[in-house]
Amino acid sequence: MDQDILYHLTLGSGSHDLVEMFGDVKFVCFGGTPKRMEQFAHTIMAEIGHKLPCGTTLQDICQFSYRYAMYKVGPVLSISHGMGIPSVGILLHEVIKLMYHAKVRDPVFFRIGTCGGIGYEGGTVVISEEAVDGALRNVLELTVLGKTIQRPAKLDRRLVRELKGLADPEEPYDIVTGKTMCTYDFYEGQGRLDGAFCDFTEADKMEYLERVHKHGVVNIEMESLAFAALTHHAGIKAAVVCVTLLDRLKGDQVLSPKEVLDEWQQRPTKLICRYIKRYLQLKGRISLDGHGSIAVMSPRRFKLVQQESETYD
Ligand SMILES: O=P(O)(O)O[C@H]1O[C@H](CO)[C@@H](O)[C@H]1O
Ligand SMILES: O=c1cc[nH]c(=O)[nH]1
Repeated sequence: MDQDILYHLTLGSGSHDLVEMFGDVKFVCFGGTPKRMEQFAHTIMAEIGHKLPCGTTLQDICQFSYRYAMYKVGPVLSISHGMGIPSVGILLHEVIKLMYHAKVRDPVFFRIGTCGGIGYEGGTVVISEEAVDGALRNVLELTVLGKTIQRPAKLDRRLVRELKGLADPEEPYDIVTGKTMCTYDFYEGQGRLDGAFCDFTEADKMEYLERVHKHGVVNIEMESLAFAALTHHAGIKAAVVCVTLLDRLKGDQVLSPKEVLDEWQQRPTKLICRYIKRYLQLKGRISLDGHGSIAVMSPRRFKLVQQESETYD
């Protein structure tokens, strides 16, 4: 193509200098809502001590798409993906192409989300080991040219361990790992009895949830299958970190007050911020207090972090 229009992002390889705009990106963070991803952009900006040019504020780069919101904070992109596999799938196609056009090498993708826990109280942070569909298959099924194809929904095992290793034992909540079930619907698809329709019983629901739990499923959400499958297909390192809003073995409705839900949603954000900050410190891109640049580090300290960073790649 002489130019590639990234239609849902309102960006294009002919209309924008994508290397100049995005060539320094290392981390791409995704989450359902524009507000969460705007807040994440502000949080990571403070955490890594990133300064915007004098007199400017954070702008939604995709403002006029009216589909997705995108913020850039130095090496971090923060993008909202909407709800469900089709929405995140379209976005991933365009962001993967964006990385290609911008000549970004080895980016790391994170999904920062919410979910229903299975056997875990609200407020628990879950790092997904792999994604499975509602029938426990570890593949994303797509119909392409009228044929059904399957793509493995694999996530990076090492990234899971590194994230788990960053859990702060002082925090008053658990950070667990396990399989994530990804469904095409919030209600019937997740075995809820409280949708507009429900053709099964409480006993059927409990039998299903307990069966998937025995199979290693610890949470349920709606994007991880596409997220894992498309990043794996592209050879991009990726992780999914979600906070549970309720324990599905105890109910269907999200009953916690808004302020509590808002605080819970900060929890995956904190872990991802810690990972990004640590990476940038180890690469000498920010000092150990999270501010300034490598210039403020002693040459000896710089050498040590360089050595450590090689094992962190
Ligand atoms: O909180 P986010 O990241 O939007 O994700 C979860 O919330 C939505 C359902 O309420 C689904 O998209 C599900 O995956
Ligand atoms: O139960 C839940 C909660 C959040 N998101 C989901 O997809 N399911």
